[in-house]
Amino acid sequence: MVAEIIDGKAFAATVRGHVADHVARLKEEHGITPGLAVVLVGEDPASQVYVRSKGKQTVEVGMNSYEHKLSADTPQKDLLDLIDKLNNDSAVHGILVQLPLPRHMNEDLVINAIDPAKDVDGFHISNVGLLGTGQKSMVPCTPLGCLMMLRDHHGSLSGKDAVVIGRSNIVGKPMAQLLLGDSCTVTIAHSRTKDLPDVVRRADIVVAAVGRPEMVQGDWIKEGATVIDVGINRIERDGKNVLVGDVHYESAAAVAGAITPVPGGVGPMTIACLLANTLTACCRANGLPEPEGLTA
Ligand SMILES: Nc1nc(=O)c2c([nH]1)NC[C@@H]1CN(c3ccc(C(=O)N[C@@H](CCC(=O)O)C(=O)O)cc3)C=[N+]21
Repeated sequence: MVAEIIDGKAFAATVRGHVADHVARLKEEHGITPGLAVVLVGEDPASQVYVRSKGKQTVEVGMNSYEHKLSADTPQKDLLDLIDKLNNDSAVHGILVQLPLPRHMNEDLVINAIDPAKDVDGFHISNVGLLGTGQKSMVPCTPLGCLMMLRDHHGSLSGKDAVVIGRSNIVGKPMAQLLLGDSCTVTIAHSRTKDLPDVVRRADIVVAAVGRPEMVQGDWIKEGATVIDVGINRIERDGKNVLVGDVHYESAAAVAGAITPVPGGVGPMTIACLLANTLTACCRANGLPEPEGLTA
């Protein structure tokens, strides 16, 4: 079997197109322009690249982008004051504080200072609780993007065996909740799981989010399974810097039914879902109907 490649880059462009259409209508019919504020603390070069890319795509879909760059030694109090200002700014519908934060800051405290209605990352404890109980919430962008690709590929996910490898609050846990919400039988595997290859071999759907380059091997994959690779690992190969996922792509693509590449898979969908969440937050804030197909 040669796997179908799930083209996240193309899918993300389609999602951004839907977002742009809806944004244009909001402007025309209601005079509202959604706004996204992105806060970056410190000068991490990779983070700067992501933030620039987010800002560019935000403007491309017709939204307002507000970037706030703070130096690495900014007191936590100053960041909390900025968040408070953004919470009370009616032009800002979404707030994203780029993670990780410098070590002198308490990430949980900072994230939970964001108005849950503007928490487009879906990391606030209120949104985590709402998702876990099946209530309307803001859903974390990476798992939402994975869910959109899976629904697009399979139609219904009902009854499928899904194995999520990784138990982070950002990807693994919310991914498991979303799959459960779509009636999958869900297993969350992690670094202490016994016989991980055997657990993965049961899966119709594998979501790899462990942060270990090429850990998931082709002979762990059931024939015809769908493989979603969340990993983005920069490694050196033959003297060159290359980007690889958490899945050994070549061997997995030889047995899987469908697979997402890295780059060009989950990554672009994450940013598209950030824009979708900002639009959703804007519609909710104004009591307007939400876009269809862009939420969980
Ligand atoms: N509060 C917060 N929310 C985030 O969503 C968040 C964050 N902090 N901190 C950093 C990570 C990282 N992240 C990525 C988004 C898109 C790509 C992406 O589009 N990647 C491209 C290519 C990347 C490349 O070439 O370097 C791809 O996979 O095809 C990658 C990584 C969001 N993050």
